[in-house]
Amino acid sequence: MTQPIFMVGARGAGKTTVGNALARALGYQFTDTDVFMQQSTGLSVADVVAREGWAGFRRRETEALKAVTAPRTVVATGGGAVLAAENRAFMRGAGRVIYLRAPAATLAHRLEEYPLDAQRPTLTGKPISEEMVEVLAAREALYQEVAHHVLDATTSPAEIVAAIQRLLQVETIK
Ligand SMILES: Nc1ncnc2c1ncn2[C@@H]1O[C@H](COP(=O)(O)OP(=O)(O)OP(=O)(O)O)[C@@H](O)[C@H]1O
Ligand SMILES: O=C(O)C1=C[C@@H](O)[C@@H](O)[C@H](O)C1
Ligand SMILES: [Mg+2]
Repeated sequence: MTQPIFMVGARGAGKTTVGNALARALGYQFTDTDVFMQQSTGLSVADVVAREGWAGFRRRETEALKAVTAPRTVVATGGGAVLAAENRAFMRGAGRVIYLRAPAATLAHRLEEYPLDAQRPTLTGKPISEEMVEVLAAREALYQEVAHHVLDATTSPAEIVAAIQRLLQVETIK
């Protein structure tokens, strides 16, 4: 298999952490749309949102997603990349899509431990635990719709990587 692998899920699900480890395990390149955008604009997510609003950020995210997509590459997407139908169709058409799924309380706990404010400006203005409940309610169906595989993201990164490798291996045997 040489198709790109897209990691989707909410903030704190581990798209960057697990995506990176998966790329190493597969001998693939690793890329992250948030990091790509930051490097190509010289601006943090918070800066882009302050200047251009979330609509401007989402337009740039779609461009970043297309720019980084290549064979033998694991792409960590931003948590909201699934909001655009264009992005969902693109990911499903271009490769395999993995949804890292975790309850709102787990996500909130991780984000409180490791806030990374410049990358994660508030989405709702609400406290983080409420925000994650709201975000998952709005997006769960979209994550499920775009995913080829849904993984429990509450186990260790190494266990998640092994589970993804098993699923991808089964696909190639089929
Ligand atoms: N499976 C896991 N078990 C425990 N902690 C984890 C796991 N996956 C990620 N983390 C931790 O949660 C935090 C967020 O992880 P990460 O940055 O990979 O999430 P993300 O999905 O890329 O978020 P974002 O959408 O904001 O980019 C980090 O501190 C990371 O170490
Ligand atoms: O869940 C979201 O909407 C976001 C998640 C992050 O990865 C960044 O892409 C940005 O902070 C938006
Ligand atoms: Mg990330």
